[in-house]
Amino acid sequence: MDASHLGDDLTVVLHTEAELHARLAELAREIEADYRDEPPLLVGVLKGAVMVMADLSRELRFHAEMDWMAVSSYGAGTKSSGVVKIMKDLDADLTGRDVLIVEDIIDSGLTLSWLKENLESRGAKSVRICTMLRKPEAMKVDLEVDYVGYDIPVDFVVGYGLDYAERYRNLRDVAILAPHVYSE
Ligand SMILES: O=P(O)(O)OC[C@H]1O[C@H](OP(=O)(O)OP(=O)(O)O)[C@H](O)[C@@H]1O
Ligand code: HPA
Repeated sequence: MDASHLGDDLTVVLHTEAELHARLAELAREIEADYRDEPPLLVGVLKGAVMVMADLSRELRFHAEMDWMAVSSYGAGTKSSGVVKIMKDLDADLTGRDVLIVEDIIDSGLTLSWLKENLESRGAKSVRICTMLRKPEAMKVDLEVDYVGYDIPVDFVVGYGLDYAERYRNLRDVAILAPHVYSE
């Protein structure tokens, strides 16, 4: 779906589909170089990371094993509750594995900070993070992020997997959601 189908729900398109794809190709080259010896297990965080995982994994020039987790800290609102719940756990055993978490967005950083520690505690050899978007000014914790697509402002954004109340995930671009949509 393109932004033109959404009337006045969006204020600004921040990154087009073409920009997102081009940036993912650059990140893929960095990832390939950093994991020359052994490809990492890609861990996607449902549901938002589905688009990033699909596009990043197809850019990578190695066999990309994927696994999925679902964690939730947002519910149906626009603010992180800070309480992370595992809704679906991984199938893979992480012992001795290099793990690359694939995410759509780091906002407060609370979800990923919790998840990184959780995966490290399962005996992974290394845990790195790749995120399409990050809001540096919203971060509440000190979190090292290894691969970042774009840093964006603090506004609530949707598209490319990101939702508001389960809507807008299939928008191709990343755009700022008009405040009237969530204050209605
Ligand atoms: O840095 P934080 O403030 O913790 O926010 C980031 C988290 O919020 C989003 O997930 P959400 O809980 O909305 O679930 P979803 O992926 O199913 O949309 C996103 O995918 C991250 O997991
Ligand atoms: O800006 C956002 N949009 C959608 N989901 C999110 N989860 C954290 N931040 C956001």
